[in-house]
Amino acid sequence: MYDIKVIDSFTNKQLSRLKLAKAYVKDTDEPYGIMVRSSTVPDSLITDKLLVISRSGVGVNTINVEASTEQGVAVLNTPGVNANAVKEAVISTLFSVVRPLTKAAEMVQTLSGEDILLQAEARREEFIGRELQGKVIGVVGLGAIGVQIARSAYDLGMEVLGYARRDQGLDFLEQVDLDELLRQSHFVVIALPLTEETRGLLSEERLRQMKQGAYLFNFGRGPIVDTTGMLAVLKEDSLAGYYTDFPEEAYLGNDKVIMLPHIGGNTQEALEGGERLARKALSDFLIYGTVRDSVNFPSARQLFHLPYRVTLFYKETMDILPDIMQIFNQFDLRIGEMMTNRKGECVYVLIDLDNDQSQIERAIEKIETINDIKKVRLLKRPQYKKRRKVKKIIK
Ligand SMILES: NC(=O)c1ccc[n+]([C@@H]2O[C@H](COP(=O)([O-])OP(=O)(O)OC[C@H]3O[C@@H](n4cnc5c(N)ncnc54)[C@H](O)[C@@H]3O)[C@@H](O)[C@H]2O)c1
Ligand SMILES: O=C(O)[C@H](O)COP(=O)(O)O
Repeated sequence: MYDIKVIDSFTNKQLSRLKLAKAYVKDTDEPYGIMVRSSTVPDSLITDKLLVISRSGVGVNTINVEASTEQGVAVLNTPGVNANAVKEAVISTLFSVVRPLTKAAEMVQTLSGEDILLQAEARREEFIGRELQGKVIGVVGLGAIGVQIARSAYDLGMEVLGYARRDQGLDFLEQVDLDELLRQSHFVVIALPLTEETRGLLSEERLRQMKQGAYLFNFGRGPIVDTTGMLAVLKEDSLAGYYTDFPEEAYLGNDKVIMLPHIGGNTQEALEGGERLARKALSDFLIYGTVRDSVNFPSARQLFHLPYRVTLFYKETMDILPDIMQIFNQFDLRIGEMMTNRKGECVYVLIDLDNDQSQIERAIEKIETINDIKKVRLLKRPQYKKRRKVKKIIK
């Protein structure tokens, strides 16, 4: 049985399905698993006992991934699940800055009389907008969200520039370096994760390179844009506005800054999808040891035919697989199926066996003494009840 700590709210529908993995919600300081959205996971929960943290959503800047890796804890997320929601939010904010439709509608409500159409038309020049078609948009970060924004912008007739660390081979945009993107774009959209590399990436110096009258949209994370630098640049009237999904006190009252309450991915569809995928990812990891999307574990999948599965996670400072194999031989364990995958210096191995359980457990005790080994688990193939055949009664 696995105790699961649930941070943030998840629907009962998903939480009740955890029981398929023999996992149950419990308010404990030493859980085996954690389900979370974007709240911070306290470091104190990342203990030797913890096996997995499953994040419904993408950004993992609120989880200590380094400490998790050191403890052999898999940090899973659900990339792509809210990409469409963020794309739609970005496209609607783009329209909102070029077309004053809401303000125009509010003006109409102030009118009265039979000739309301004439009165309204007489004020049309107050609400002349601009078109997105033909303008240059620069998308910073070409992951699930960035690519969707870029494609939609292209379909709207915009000229699309993109910035990524590697060539993405996308035919609907031109990949350029960040400085060129900032110099050429009328609209810049940030779709990056917050990492040590991206923190403050949009520094004052970079913001000063942006086109006169351009807009910046930040749907990645607040600290990617340097706040002091942004305030200085806005004061000088070079930027037309800053649209951010991450409110900061320093921007309150600044009429060039529009702040949303972190709702880029806040649609019913994205939230339901994220919860379902996060619950499923956690269950699959507990039952089968399999991994689909993780920021520290490599992906791993293997059909579970044999009675037992040993999962091994280690940070490879030297090749320890021969030592592991030697221990398997020493205990006369016959490997039926095996897969190894790596992410950076982290290696994850699934080994399926048909041996005596106590023999496998003794081998595991020995494997655990190897220096680089972070986590070893022994899983039993789940036994599913056979469905009873329903006899058709033919009258
Ligand atoms: N506002 C919201 O509600 C909302 C919703 C979803 C995601 N987000 C944020 O957007 C981020 C991206 O989401 P996604 O679904 O596109 O994730 P993703 O993992 O699919 O894409 C992230 C992309 O950023 C790139 N990247 C990382 N560091 C980079 C760097 N230094 N320079 C250039 N590129 C870099 C990666 O290579 C990847 O292509 C999330 O991490 C999260 O912070 C915000
Ligand atoms: O990183 C993400 O997926 C988004 O920022 C959404 O975060 P949320 O789970 O708090 O909505």
